[in-house]
Amino acid sequence: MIVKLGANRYGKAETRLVHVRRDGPVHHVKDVNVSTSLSGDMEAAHLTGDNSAVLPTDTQKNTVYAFARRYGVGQIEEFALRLARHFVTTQPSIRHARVTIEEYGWNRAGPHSFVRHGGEVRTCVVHHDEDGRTTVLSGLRDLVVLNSTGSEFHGYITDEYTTLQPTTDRVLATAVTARWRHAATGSSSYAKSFEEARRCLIDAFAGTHSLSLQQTLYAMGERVLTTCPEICEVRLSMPNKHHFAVDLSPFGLDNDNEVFHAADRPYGLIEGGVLREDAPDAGFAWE
Ligand SMILES: O=c1[nH]c(=O)c2[nH]c(=O)[nH]c2[nH]1
Repeated sequence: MIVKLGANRYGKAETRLVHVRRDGPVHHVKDVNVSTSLSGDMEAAHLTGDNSAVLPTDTQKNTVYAFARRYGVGQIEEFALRLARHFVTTQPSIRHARVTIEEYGWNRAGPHSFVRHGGEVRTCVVHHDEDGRTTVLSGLRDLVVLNSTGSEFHGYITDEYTTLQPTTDRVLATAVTARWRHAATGSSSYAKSFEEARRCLIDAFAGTHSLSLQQTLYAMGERVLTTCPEICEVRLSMPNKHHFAVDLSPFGLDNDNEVFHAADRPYGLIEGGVLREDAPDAGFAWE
């Protein structure tokens, strides 16, 4: 039987790049998901294992990061054009390049603080029992926030398994799940209370020079409690969405916290509650 190679392509899917442009104290972020897919003279690679026409997918990923450092990201169409042209014009074996980019939008919440567009959900849980006890929990999930500086992490335990390097400047990003307990039912406006609590969470995240996500978590809960008298307890669950500065030195490029790999897993998960000393008993509220 005679068979032959059909259509084929290959590339690196979903390179998660966050680029921070620093205009002095004011930062700008571009958060993108870049997929490259190349095709060309790939018969030998498939038929005999001869890789001499193959530009590795790892190289394609590195090119994405290096180009972000060299040229910035700009409009995603321009970044995609630059990459696609590069692969086709520099490698004779590559005859077609397809570059797909998704961009995630961020709203500014401070000079180096951002809140991601969309996806946020408002929540509530009400518990009422036959003795007439009622508790109201309000909250939100998937409030995604990022500080491009103002975050440190050092002074932690080191043992024989520790490889983490201490840092005095890192990106701090998390998707906040927050729930807060109302001290009494019948808040005059749950809408107003929600907006105020949400604003406190964002302002405290943006305004806290962080030595750990744990410290930031406490500051966020504390801000809600000191600003919103109707709320007596806050519980927070915050994944540490790690952003790793990419080592661009093999390409002769520095990277002063400008180009990051946004990893999705594993992630640190920081959880905790903050409550008023005189908070009434929570009963079944959290169960
Ligand atoms: O804010 C942090 N808290 C941690 O407990 C921790 N652990 C870690 O590896 N990185 C971080 N960051």
